[in-house]
Amino acid sequence: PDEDSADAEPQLGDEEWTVPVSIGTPPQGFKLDLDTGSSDLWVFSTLLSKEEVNGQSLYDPNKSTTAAKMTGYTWDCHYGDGSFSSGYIYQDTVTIGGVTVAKQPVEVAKTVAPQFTQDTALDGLVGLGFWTINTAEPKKQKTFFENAAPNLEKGLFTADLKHEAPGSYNFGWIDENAHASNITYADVDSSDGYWMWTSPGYAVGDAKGINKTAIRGITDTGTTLLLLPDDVVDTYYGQVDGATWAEEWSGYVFDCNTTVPDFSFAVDNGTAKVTVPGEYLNYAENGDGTCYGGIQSDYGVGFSIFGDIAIKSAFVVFDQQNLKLGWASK
Ligand SMILES: N#Cc1c(N)n[nH]c1N1CCCC1
Repeated sequence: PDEDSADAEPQLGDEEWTVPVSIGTPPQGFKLDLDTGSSDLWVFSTLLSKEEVNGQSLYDPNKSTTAAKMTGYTWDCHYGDGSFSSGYIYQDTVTIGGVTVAKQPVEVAKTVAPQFTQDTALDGLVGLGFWTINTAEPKKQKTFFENAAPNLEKGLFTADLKHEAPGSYNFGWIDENAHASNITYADVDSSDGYWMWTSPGYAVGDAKGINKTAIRGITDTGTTLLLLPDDVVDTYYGQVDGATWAEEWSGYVFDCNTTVPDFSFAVDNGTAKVTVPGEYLNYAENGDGTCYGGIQSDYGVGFSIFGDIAIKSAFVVFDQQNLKLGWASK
């Protein structure tokens, strides 16, 4: 049933993907970033000062006949990159990819960080993590997916992001035409509110076996890069000619003409693996002839992050009903 499908438009050179979302009656349209690394659905609103708005679409609850203020409720998000947003909460009808949730808590922004004001590609976020890290007070609120799941065929959603091309998110079903290999599942530990799992190892380039080392991390569509443990990162860049850790870029860089090897991470007991093409791992030009790597250290985060660079290399199943994460090549 392809009506439960949302096209995801890549923004800013595969830095983030947004999908069209309708809120309210009559529907107000927004471009929101589906983010499996957080659990608040928030949107730019008419409550913001004009200095904080730079062309984004503004949700106006007063123009929606189905909006209902959640009196006394507030929300306050702080993200790992230092950005933030906060405000009040209304319940309203939300539709994404043909799936509608009535009375979805919609967090309306009264304050947003400069990073959001400057990001004209995005009108807000749809958190697709677990409700336990939702920031609503006095009571945490469920995500769009947690509210939609009981009415879906399967309690799962899938991400099929693509390199420099539109991708898609599906809710409640698996598009068997969207993946080439079988889907291999890993257990999810949701105790920290994330899609946390453990890869049993990795390989650099066309190496046949895998380096058996546990990589515990979250699968996070809201993070652009692939952030891994220092020993894995050092091993990888040890095979990239001339790669160095550059203070000025706070990360590994290499000459832009360098051939960058693939990186594979194993799923389950290593029977299956996802290969990230070297092309994706030459992430961005620094402007001085060096390029910034798509693999960087997860130092200080507390876990690794399988961000968009990994997710766009696979067909990914976020199975909330069975607490599994499925990976397939495509
Ligand atoms: N930092 C960070 C981050 C993350 N790990 N997932 N989503 C994030 N953001 C969404 C909007 C801004 C940052």
